[in-house]
Amino acid sequence: MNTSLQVEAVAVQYGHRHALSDVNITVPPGSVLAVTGASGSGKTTLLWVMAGLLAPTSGTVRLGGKDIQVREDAVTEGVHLIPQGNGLASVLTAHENVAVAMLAAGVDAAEATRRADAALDQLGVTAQAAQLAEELSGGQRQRVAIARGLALRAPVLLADEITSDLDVENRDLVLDLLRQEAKRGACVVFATNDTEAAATCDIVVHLADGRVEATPSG
Ligand SMILES: Nc1ncnc2c1ncn2[C@@H]1O[C@H](COP(=O)(O)OP(=O)(O)OP(=O)(O)O)[C@@H](O)[C@H]1O
Repeated sequence: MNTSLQVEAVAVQYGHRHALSDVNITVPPGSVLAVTGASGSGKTTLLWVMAGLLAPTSGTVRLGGKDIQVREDAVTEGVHLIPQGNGLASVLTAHENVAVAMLAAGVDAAEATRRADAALDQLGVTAQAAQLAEELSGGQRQRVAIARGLALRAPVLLADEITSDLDVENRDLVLDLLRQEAKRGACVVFATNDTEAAATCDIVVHLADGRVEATPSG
């Protein structure tokens, strides 16, 4: 059974700059939490800490009582980050980008192919499956990265500004797919500058200069 992702008293300092200060957030399984805030408010930093990619200066991230301290912990616990800027390998095809992530997670090849096909179809990029990632438009790349995140069926899905290059129709599709991930039991965190998109989420956390300004709505 999935458990809550808990961020407890997390602070991050880059040199003298406080990027996050005393951040406390709980993401229950089955819910989508939006992290909003202006550019530079700390959204990406928070998601990187949640993903074990950045060690907090103080505080902890826990999943089901287990500490997420380094990336290996996050991988073991099934925490997946769809990064800002998509993180695709440019010399792999769209399909390979999705399938390889599953192979690395131990999914067998036939199942990885089946799930990659299904996820690319959900995002409307089946026609681009055999194209190299570097040949795709920004919005297509973003949708392939989202397909990769969905196909993994991770217990925790972190999505960093993943609708920034999408038109409204695709943005709404992606919001619906994030909701479906939560219905499957995942803890979903969605960082966004788009307040309209954030308002559709179960919980909204607003960051201002690295501090949580407002919590649960809806
Ligand atoms: N590697 C780093 N070294 C030093 N400062 C950093 C580093 N990464 C981020 N920062 C600073 O930390 C603060 C928070 O950055 P962060 O990227 O988390 O913000 P954000 O809310 O995700 O912004 P955006 O919406 O523009 O992506 C900013 O002031 C940024 O300049």
